[in-house]
Amino acid sequence: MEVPVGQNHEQQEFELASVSNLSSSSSAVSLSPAVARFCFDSGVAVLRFHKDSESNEAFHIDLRTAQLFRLSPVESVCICETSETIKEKSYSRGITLQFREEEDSRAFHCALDQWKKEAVLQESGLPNGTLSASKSKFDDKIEASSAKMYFHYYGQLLHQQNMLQDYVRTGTYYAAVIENRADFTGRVVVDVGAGSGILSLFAAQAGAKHVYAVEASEMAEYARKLIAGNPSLGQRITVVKGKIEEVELPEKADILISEPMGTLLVNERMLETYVIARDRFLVPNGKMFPTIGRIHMAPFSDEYLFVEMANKALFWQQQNYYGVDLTPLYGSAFKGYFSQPVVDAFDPRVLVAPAISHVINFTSIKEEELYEVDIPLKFKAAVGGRIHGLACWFDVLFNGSTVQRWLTTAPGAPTTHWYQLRCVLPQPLYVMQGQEITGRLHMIAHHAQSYTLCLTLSAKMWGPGAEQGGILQASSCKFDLKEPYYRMSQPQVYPVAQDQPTHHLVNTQDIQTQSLDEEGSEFLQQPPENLDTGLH
Ligand SMILES: C[S@@+](CC[C@H](N)C(=O)[O-])C[C@H]1O[C@@H](n2cnc3c(N)ncnc32)[C@H](O)[C@@H]1O
Repeated sequence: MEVPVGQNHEQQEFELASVSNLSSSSSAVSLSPAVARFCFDSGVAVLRFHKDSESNEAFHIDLRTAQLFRLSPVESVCICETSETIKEKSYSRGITLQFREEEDSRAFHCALDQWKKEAVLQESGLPNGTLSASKSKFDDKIEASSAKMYFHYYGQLLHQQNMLQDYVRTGTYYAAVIENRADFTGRVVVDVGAGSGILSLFAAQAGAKHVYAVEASEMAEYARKLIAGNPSLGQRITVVKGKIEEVELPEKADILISEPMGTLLVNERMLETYVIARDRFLVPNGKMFPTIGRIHMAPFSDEYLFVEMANKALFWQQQNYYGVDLTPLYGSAFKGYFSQPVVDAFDPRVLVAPAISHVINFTSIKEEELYEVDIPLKFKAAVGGRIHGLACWFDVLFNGSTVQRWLTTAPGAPTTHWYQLRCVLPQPLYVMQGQEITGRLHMIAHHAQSYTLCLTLSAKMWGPGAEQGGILQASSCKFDLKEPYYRMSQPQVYPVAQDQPTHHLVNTQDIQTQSLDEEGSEFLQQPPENLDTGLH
């Protein structure tokens, strides 16, 4: 019965069988049918009644004073203060609401509770999204144009759907929450960047006392709608529209839940928001879901990928393109292609050394420590050959009191919408089996909600001079994590020679701990087939 809200996202409409305003004065009105519209009027939450969607308001009530009582499955009465005052006294008035079906009544009650909470938040001087300082930490760090595009993206249902359809992701969150009920039951939860509100609904399913679903984009309105449509859970969820860095909440949280991970874990710089939420809203020693994240890295060899990248720039080697010599731009084009990290799902057999990992503990890391992440690299080649760069992926741990659950994006594990990431070096390195590969991955955050990656890999050169200590061959490149090359092919079939050993260079324990056990596997269905590229 809820009808589309039209252009204005700050309102919500319901169709009713009838409404009667039982005012004692001459202003008594009866509408049959009627449209009830929740909205803000000069910052005050009100409920307006209309004959139909198009007609002018017949009367309205102030939600700050409204109370709704159920008289029967389809009949309710709303008591509120009248604006009429007689000799300084204000009087109550009653409005009878007749619904078409019980379901309609339930959704309306849920929406009224939701809007009343908003009204109270505004009254208590804790309004949604109002700046606590003139400029927020978010605005200080992030370019306005980047933030605008970012929240526009997440404001669209299609992009939320893309994440919801990643069943490995969403199923693991569901399992982590439901299996750790004990961490949610009777607790106050803050959902950091709630999107569609899905994690808030999971938390409510796990028995949360109350969930504050904080979302900065227009998606907050859809979240409200989804939550209102699930009234048994929605009664315990308040959607707060605004940035984590700016909103105020009426109470502290016992547990935070969030999905702040981007490509390579850190893209989008939402981990910083998660940490800010911890510092602003979490009680001391409160829980965080997820609790830690790990970036895994290993050198890889992939001749196909290297040739594909190098060939892209060949276009600029034409000397007679409609009579024009393009070669002056060849070098720049080559550099441009190699500055794009590659996002795709690769076969773990391309890895040439066991992976190392860098741990980020969300419960203790300082926000500033995420501005620059410097990772020393040291590997031992398991096979000889040409190294084309560094392969990276991440996982996160939900350190529940009952079950510890990992969400992994490792190659060889069920594919997620994050896929994996590879930084391809323009100059490959040659290594022998057992040889040491050293280097550094330096990640520097930038104002467009992403990172510049500076990668260096080095290895001693073999051949002439090796006996004298060896000459160091080094290859370096800079990548912009914001501009990846989405190479959305299926995992390639890499021909493996019969005599070539199969390497187990990915920590398979992580994949197992992602728990495809009997209990959890039902949540982790098919990976999505048609993922769009998105921000992650
Ligand atoms: C990766 S999505 C996850 C959405 C949802 N929690 C889920 O799991 O499906 C991240 C969401 O956080 C929101 N977000 C990002 N930064 C935020 C901030 N600083 N304050 C509030 N919301 C933010 C985005 O608009 C987006 O909807």
